[in-house]
Amino acid sequence: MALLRRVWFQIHWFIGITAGSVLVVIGLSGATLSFRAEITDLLNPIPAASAAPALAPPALVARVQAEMPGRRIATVAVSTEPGRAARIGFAPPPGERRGETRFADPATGALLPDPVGEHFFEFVEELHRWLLLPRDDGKPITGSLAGLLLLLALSGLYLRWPRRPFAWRQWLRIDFALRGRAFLWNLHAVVGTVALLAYVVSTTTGMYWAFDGLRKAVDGAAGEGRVVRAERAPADAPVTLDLARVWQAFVDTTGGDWTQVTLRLPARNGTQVEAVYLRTHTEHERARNRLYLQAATGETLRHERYADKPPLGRFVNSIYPLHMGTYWGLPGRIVMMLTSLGLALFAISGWMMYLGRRRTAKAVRAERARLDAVAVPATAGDAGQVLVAFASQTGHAERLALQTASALQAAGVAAVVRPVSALSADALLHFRQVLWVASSFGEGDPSDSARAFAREFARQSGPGLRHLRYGLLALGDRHYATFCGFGRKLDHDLHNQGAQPLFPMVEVDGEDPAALARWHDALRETFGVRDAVWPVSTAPVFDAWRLDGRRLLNAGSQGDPLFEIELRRVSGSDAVNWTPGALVEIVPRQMHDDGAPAPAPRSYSVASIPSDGAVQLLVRQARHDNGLGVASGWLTVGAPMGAELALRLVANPGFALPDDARPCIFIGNGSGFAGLRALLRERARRGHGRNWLVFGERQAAHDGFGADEVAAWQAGGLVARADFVYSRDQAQRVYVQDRLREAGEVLKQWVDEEGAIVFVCGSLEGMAPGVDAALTEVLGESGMDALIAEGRYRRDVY
Ligand SMILES: Cc1cc2nc3c(=O)[nH]c(=O)nc-3n(C[C@H](O)[C@H](O)[C@H](O)COP(=O)(O)O)c2cc1C
Repeated sequence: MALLRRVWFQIHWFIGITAGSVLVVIGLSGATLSFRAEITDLLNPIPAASAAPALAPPALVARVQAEMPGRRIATVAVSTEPGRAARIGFAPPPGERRGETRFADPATGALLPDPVGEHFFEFVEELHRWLLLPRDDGKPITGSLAGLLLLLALSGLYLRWPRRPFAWRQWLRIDFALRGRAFLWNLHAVVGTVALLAYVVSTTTGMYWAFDGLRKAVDGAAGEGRVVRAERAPADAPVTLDLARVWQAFVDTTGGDWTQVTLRLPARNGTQVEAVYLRTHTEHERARNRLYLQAATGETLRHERYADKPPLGRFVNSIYPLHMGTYWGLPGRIVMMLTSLGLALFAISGWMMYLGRRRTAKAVRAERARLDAVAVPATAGDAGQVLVAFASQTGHAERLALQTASALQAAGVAAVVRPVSALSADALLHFRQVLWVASSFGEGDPSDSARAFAREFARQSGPGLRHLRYGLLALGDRHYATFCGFGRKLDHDLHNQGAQPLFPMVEVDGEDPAALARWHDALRETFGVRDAVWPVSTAPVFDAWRLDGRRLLNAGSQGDPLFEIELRRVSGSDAVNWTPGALVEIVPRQMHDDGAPAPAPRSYSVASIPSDGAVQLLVRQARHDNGLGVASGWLTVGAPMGAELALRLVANPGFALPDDARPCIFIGNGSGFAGLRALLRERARRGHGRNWLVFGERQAAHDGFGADEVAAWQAGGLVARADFVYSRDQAQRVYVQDRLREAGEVLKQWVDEEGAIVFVCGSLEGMAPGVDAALTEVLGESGMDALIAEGRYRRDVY
């Protein structure tokens, strides 16, 4: 599977960077031709005199012939549209294929100068159809390019096929919140999908004209393109044409039901006139009828009506309007024009992604060289060696894995770097320490090359990795619904197999320098790494905020003090906005100003919603042997009221409410009430009342800080059920996961039958895995998989 994707990917980008630019030329020229007739009309306004009644073809031909004696007129085309110029086609000079075309004033028959813009459009048409090459050389080239565009479109569809193909948002949503490569990818994929149908139509129809063999085969199958031999007079007989009788016969036969007609006049010893006409209510501009009339008498020889054609014949005649989009009227033309222009967008976004990949590949090569330079000799299979395993789609994880290994080597720790795709089933048995760098792709999935490993790894059970200690750097982007999905899954699977974390998983949003610094810190503490140089991207922008309120929520609790902290922005009158479920990152400013090293930002879930008028947090005061936690200590006791701090709001779409009133289950413990409270407040504000809260703390008497607000919601019908689970109010300890098991029936009904979304907020240790296990027990493995796959399991755990 991974191989197949690789092959298609290679095909896609190779065609993209080779044929892409020529396809852009074909696309842009095609778009230019979309409104050729309208533009030509605009450039050539009809002279007022032409508003007089149009001449019938016999008089018209006579006038033109008088003006150009000695030139044989081969075709004359007229229209019932007032003022539209008649078109006169002269027979080609001997030895040439095409004769001259001139326009004539429909009222006077006077030949008009060539319409303005005509030469330009002819040039553009030759560019579009033959790339300005000789026609017979150019045609197969543009035909092949059309084939390549079809392949690009179809391979693109294959490459972007989402895991949940029925979720329309996956297909069609352009997410303007995304940045860099992720945005380019999203744009490329969504616009490509929208344009796909148009490309299938324009390329297949284009190939029909480009390849003569194909056209003949299709025409033959449809019974089209037959040349019907007309009866001929003896070779030396002069042409006998009575155009007045022929025209009268045409008008009689059609009953005046025509809007455009082209009369093909007989040449040499020909005996018939062919009238190709469109009826008043025509399906499209190629729904042509043909009437063959005796040149001398106007007698009808044959009448081929479009309506009488078999379906395949009608289809073949629809190829041109399909190609132009006119088959679907004005909307079709507009779509075709926009999708032709869209080729430029693909080329630009495709090239940008390609160049981005090249840049990353170059950086990866440089990292490899750096790693080789600091190699520490290690005996093969040395269990002291650290394995640095990476799963990377576009190279970022690989680069960080190499940097990590270099940093280890520089600190004298032997390290070996491997892609997870190269890890055999028992490879992990040979190492005692593994550092993973894993990115997520698609919908929180592993990268293509890591899929097989991830599948296999998830299947293993039992404590087979009890000997292993690991660190995990999960790369992702918070704008995706499943932030760091693969990293979290890997963490879960490692844990299940008995491996022990060396330090908590580090999740990186984009290239967040603070998160990378945390990884570096962890390496320093665990392996003594000192001088690694980490890529520092543009630092995120923090605003100045003020500490505006502080309230102890759990006086007398057995647990550490929990405070509600209220913060307001210092300057700027514009309202601060955020989506409920968002996080903040805080740098306690004063500690930084005191000359102490700038502490890395700390993240907290926002416990309020914008209409509350302030950012509220629930902060647990962390107590260590050497004093209070840096940030929590400062926020809960150190900072005087009104103290300033640097803060930024961080979106957390993986923990966002649905737009609709779908049922939601909110599960959490301790300070995790923060995230749940924000979501519940928002649900209450919207009047969406199908909510179930399962919340755990220690004792009702001291830790019941959320109970009143929830009780008020319950009384108002805005919370359907609330379970407060106090672990220490009875002899036996009980936790939220126990309550979930007890209420299994109801839980199943909410999730399976009502499609509820499950939100979990709180501690990663104990609560989150416990809830995970209880949910899996109640819903079953497959039910749980479905919950995750459908994006209905939304967590903010720390
Ligand atoms: C098409 C695309 C899809 C992505 N999907 C996710 C996702 O579902 N969840 C997530 O957290 N990050 C997602 N990301 C972000 C990547 O995980 C992140 O950019 C990472 O740094 C890429 O590392 P890599 O270059 O090693 O693959 C996605 C990125 C792209 C380009």
